[in-house]
Amino acid sequence: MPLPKIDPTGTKAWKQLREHHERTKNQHLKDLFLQDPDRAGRYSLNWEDFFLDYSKNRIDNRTLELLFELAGECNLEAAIQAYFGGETINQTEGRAVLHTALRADTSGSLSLEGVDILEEVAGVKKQISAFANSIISGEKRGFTGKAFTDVVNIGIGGSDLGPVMVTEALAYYSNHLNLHFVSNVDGDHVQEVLKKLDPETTFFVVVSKSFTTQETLANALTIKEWFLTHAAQKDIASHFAAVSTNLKQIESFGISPDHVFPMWDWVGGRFSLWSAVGLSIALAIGPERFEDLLTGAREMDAHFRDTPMQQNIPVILALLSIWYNNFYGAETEAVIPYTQYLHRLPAYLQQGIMESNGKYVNRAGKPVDYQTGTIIWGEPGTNSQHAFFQLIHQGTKLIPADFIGFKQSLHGSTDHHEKLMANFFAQTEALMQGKDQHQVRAELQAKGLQGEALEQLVPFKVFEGNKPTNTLLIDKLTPKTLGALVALYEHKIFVQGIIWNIFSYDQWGVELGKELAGSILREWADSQVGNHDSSTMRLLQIFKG
Ligand SMILES: O=P(O)(O)OC[C@H]1O[C@](O)(CO)[C@@H](O)[C@@H]1O
Repeated sequence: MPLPKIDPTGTKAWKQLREHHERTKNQHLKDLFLQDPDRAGRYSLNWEDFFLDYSKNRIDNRTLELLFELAGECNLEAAIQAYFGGETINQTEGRAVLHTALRADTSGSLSLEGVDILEEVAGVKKQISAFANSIISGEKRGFTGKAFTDVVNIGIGGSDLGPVMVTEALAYYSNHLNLHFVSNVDGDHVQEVLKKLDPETTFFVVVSKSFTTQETLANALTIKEWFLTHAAQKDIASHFAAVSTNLKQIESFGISPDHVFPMWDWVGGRFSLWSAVGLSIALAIGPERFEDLLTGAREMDAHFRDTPMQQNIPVILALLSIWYNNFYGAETEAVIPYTQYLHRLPAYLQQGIMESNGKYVNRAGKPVDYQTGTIIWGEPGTNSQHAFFQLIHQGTKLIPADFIGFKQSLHGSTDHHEKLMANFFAQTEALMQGKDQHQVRAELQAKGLQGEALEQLVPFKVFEGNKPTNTLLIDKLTPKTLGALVALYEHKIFVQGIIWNIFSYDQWGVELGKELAGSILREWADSQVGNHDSSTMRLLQIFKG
């Protein structure tokens, strides 16, 4: 069954949300907290190791009621069934969207075009596990008989961002293997990585769903050439593996068939870290912990699929984001993890969220007249506090933010962790409360200032507050909680795409630039001058001299 084509702005709930926004937009969160002593209890949820506090949002019971009605009118529940059931919800590419199957309990079955895909998933998981163990244990060795010490993941976009984000996030759990990532076609990237490597003890994993991506093929060839200056052609078999849906292309690269890991077209690149695309993750943390990552995601899948909207974390976060994006006109959202380990999470989510929901055409093929995909950005706290928090606190833009923190520190350092978490709690409190002119005056007077000197300073020191945040407080950063966290955002993307009436699982918008880069390269190869606009023409002339 195709996804419904419901214009969200035509729903009853949308109209009511507009009116409700008009009525409530000037309310201050500080007052909402004063009026309702139970606000924090009312707008928070406990699920497994997660505690979500969404009380510091500019909402009341009616806002939530209407947002849930909006989801209902957009047939969210039926869409969730279609998503998990393997319906062709990626309609423009004629594919199902089944990253959830990659972490499903494989003792069951899920048939797609007559094939039990869970059986296939289980087979590839076994292959990943055996391969990772043989490299980690030193059973598989390099061409001179030495055990591997380094692994290089060669891929870009979804074939890089997930593995790099997770291996960084779970560095605490990693083994002796040093992980490296080469993604950019900029030769400086690959050359800087190669400088650190010993060909005798380095294993390379080429990851590309299509195996046609310019960047990945260029980097893989450069690395192969470098490798062959130290080793023989036959040694490629013991130093390279590949992950792809395009098995033919891999053969021509010279990779040994038992080092080829399949993936499937029902897994989108940006949702693929759970598949063999996560091979470098399994190598870095071992297959058991990779399995824990999948378990966390599976538990979040079950929560999302089976929990009523009112207690459903991904649904609530998605609806709150729609509230700010479509009614308050907020254009961006910040994601601020309070752990250095998650420093690549915002970059990872940028692809997940912006490549999925950056669409201006609805499911009926018509331009939308409302905002879709939010712009995502962020950096870990506390570094971000000393960088861009000024603008969130006192700038002119409304920037809703997700604060992600952990109760326990992995290194058991209470001193650092308490300092970190004091900042974590203080920031959301400050963003919500602000500081009014009376408080500012009192503070300045206490410092001995008075008269004009005091009054001149007051406006600069006032914080309006009323800045919305979600707080996700998780027990501990583990493979399992990370898996659940990533799956949470995947489902948030899904819910928003359904309500915005767009297709979240294609990415046609990245093609034009690729095509034009290809034309320019062909023109250069043929020493021809192409047909470009005058600006591009001049730039090309300056570049070529
Ligand atoms: O895995 P591949 O096929 O090399 O693609 C890499 C990336 O390129 C894109 O197709 C577009 O940038 C992403 O969706 C994908 O993750």
